[in-house]
Amino acid sequence: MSDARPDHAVGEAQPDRGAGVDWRLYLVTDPHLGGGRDAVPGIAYEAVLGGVGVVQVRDKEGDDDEFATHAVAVAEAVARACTETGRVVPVFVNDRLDVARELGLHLHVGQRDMPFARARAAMPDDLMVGLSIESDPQLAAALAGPGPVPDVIGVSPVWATATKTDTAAALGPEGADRLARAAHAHGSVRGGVRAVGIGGITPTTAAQLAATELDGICVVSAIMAAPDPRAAAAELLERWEAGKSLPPEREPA
Ligand SMILES: Cc1ncc(COP(=O)(O)OP(=O)(O)O)c(N)n1
Ligand SMILES: Cc1ncsc1CCOP(=O)(O)O
Ligand SMILES: [Mg+2]
Repeated sequence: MSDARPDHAVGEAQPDRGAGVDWRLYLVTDPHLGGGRDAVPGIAYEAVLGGVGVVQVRDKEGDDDEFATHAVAVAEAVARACTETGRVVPVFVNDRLDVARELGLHLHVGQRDMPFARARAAMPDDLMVGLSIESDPQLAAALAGPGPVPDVIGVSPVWATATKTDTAAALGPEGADRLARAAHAHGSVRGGVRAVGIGGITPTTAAQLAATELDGICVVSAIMAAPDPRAAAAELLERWEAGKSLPPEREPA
């Protein structure tokens, strides 16, 4: 599983919105695992200080107004952490297109939420739209064109997880690697379509994914349920980086 990236200089037709984003560690929030909605902004703040480079606000309950109030609080906490660290951390909204548009945040949708083309067409051109991908045919369809492609795919799930049980079958590291390679090889975005893995990722399993072509790991419980979210984020990133520096086919002891 090499790091080689294709050269996309020829044929690109879509802005490379994911350029400059640190995709290595992506946090998806969950009010239940975090101890309630009010606790989530503080966890997101700590997580960014620990090294999280992307945050998605996910809350399956409440109406759009409640969600929007919550998303603003999380985005403000992320902005505070960015001011303190000098980093730029994009914030995505899970599922809710109207809230993403209203707040000017990025959007992540799944296969059963709405057609990707509809989401992309409704979002401002400068904002990213991510899409969950659970299989090779889903990815082929997402990249088939002629329309825009996702800025990032959530390769889902890598492993089965108690956090979300209504998922497709687990892809495993090999399936995640295959999908990430296909996404990167897509020629209509200069850097290729970014790919993060989600589902069952812990400090122990993170290193296994470092050998894949994924751009990063995406977690819910490993940070939201951690007693110290900043330390949890730092450990995940450290394990990911440690896995990257190993020769192929080896994992840390
Ligand atoms: C980055 C990322 N990848 C996958 C998902 C899962 O999206 P979806 O399948 O729509 O499930 P819900 O999260 O909406 O329950 C994600 N949220 N983020
Ligand atoms: C939102 C989502 N989509 C696929 S798996 C998942 C949950 C991942 O949670 P965890 O990181 O706790 O396994
Ligand atoms: Mg969804």
